[in-house]
Amino acid sequence: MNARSVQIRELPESDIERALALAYLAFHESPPEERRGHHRETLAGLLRIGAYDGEELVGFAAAHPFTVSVPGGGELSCPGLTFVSVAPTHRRRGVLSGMVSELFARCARQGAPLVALWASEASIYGRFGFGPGGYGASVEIDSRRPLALRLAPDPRPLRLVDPADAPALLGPYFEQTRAHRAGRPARTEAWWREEWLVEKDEDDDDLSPPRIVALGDPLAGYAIYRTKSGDEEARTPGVVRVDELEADGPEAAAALWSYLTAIDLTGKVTSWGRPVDDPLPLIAADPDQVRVTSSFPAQWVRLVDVRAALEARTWAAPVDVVLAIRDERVPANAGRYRLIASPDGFSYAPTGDDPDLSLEARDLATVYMGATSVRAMVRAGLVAEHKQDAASMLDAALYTDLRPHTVDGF
Ligand SMILES: CC(=O)SCCNC(=O)CCNC(=O)[C@H](O)C(C)(C)COP(=O)(O)OP(=O)(O)OC[C@H]1O[C@@H](n2cnc3c(N)ncnc32)[C@H](O)[C@@H]1OP(=O)(O)O
Repeated sequence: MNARSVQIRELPESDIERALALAYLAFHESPPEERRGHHRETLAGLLRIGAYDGEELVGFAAAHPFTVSVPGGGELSCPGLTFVSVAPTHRRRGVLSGMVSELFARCARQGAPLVALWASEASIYGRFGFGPGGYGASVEIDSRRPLALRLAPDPRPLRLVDPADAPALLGPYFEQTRAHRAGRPARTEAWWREEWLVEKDEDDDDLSPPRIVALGDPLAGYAIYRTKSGDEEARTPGVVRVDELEADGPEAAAALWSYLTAIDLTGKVTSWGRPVDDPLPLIAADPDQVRVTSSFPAQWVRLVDVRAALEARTWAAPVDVVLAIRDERVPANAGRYRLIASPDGFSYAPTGDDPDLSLEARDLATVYMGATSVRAMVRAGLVAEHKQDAASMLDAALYTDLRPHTVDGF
């Protein structure tokens, strides 16, 4: 086989079963029938790309029809790439590259300026122009003793919410958070029910069904969590795994964390994808009790249409810079462009002027939502600054109050 003998085309619904078999092969998985049924149903509603060597399906990729928040509260069409799988017999021969090119061409036709994904390996997607659009932090709290905080928790009452009622109650609240945190996909009712509120956890059979605790009425915050009992003989404590916690402010967050750390018969609270600017580590009176155990690139983002992506976000300060952009995968983005933007206006047009900053598409993706500063990229030697203070000026314009963040893995 060579890359030319492989045809990339839309994968018909009749091939979903084959696509799943390929995906389970590539990901070394053998999910139970219930989960397979869920995958089948999900894939029926997604954009699907297949790579065929003759009649054999050797590559598969799918994309959710997401829209994602961008800085300033705007919303962009942003297919969510998932299920990317290549047969082990056909790896490293350009099958993934062919499928990604097909996806980008479809995005251009359908007017989707962004693509997002969660990478199985962080080394794969930079070459395709993706950059980490946001980071997540894993947190572990020693809850064998009361959580010591430097501020008083919000005293409003907490209540448990039936998961069946959660989309109606939490949905509008979550929607508001998307205006402040870029990178969050909109959640449909089906997404709430199938990704957030399923009875059985996909990764850990020992976890309880999802529990939801809400603060205040009107809602001032909520947490979605699962618990696991401890093992007395092995002397391991019961665990509370927090999947999402959103709150109006630090006092509301303090009330929810205090509740989660005080659940009887548990001694550890974990949370894997907190925002990197989460106030919890700052408000902990004993920083040894609340440990950030890792931080990692979470959702990766690709600017397929740089102009449309830049136009959709807001600008915190005036900027006038010439960007020289390298983009081998989407040549329409490449070249020199003068970006003039401010809180009141935006223009982005080709220019023959000397560049102030030179950068690759992947690095523009990294700074686009505010995950990383342009100055940090200059210091890292990845963005070239040809005019003094150009990076600072662009950073001031790109500034967002809160860092981009999502825990909607897909
Ligand atoms: C969004 C998601 O779904 S993430 C899930 C990704 N899928 C998986 O991890 C499942 C198991 N792995 C696979 O199915 C495949 O190995 C894939 C999809 C990762 C790669 O598919 P391939 O068809 O082998 O990739 P392709 O041949 O197009 O490689 C393109 C380039 O990426 C590089 N590359 C591919 N996979 C990797 C990797 N895992 N790590 C580092 N580089 C990689 C190749 O070396 C090649 O580099 P080059 O352009 O410098 O020659």
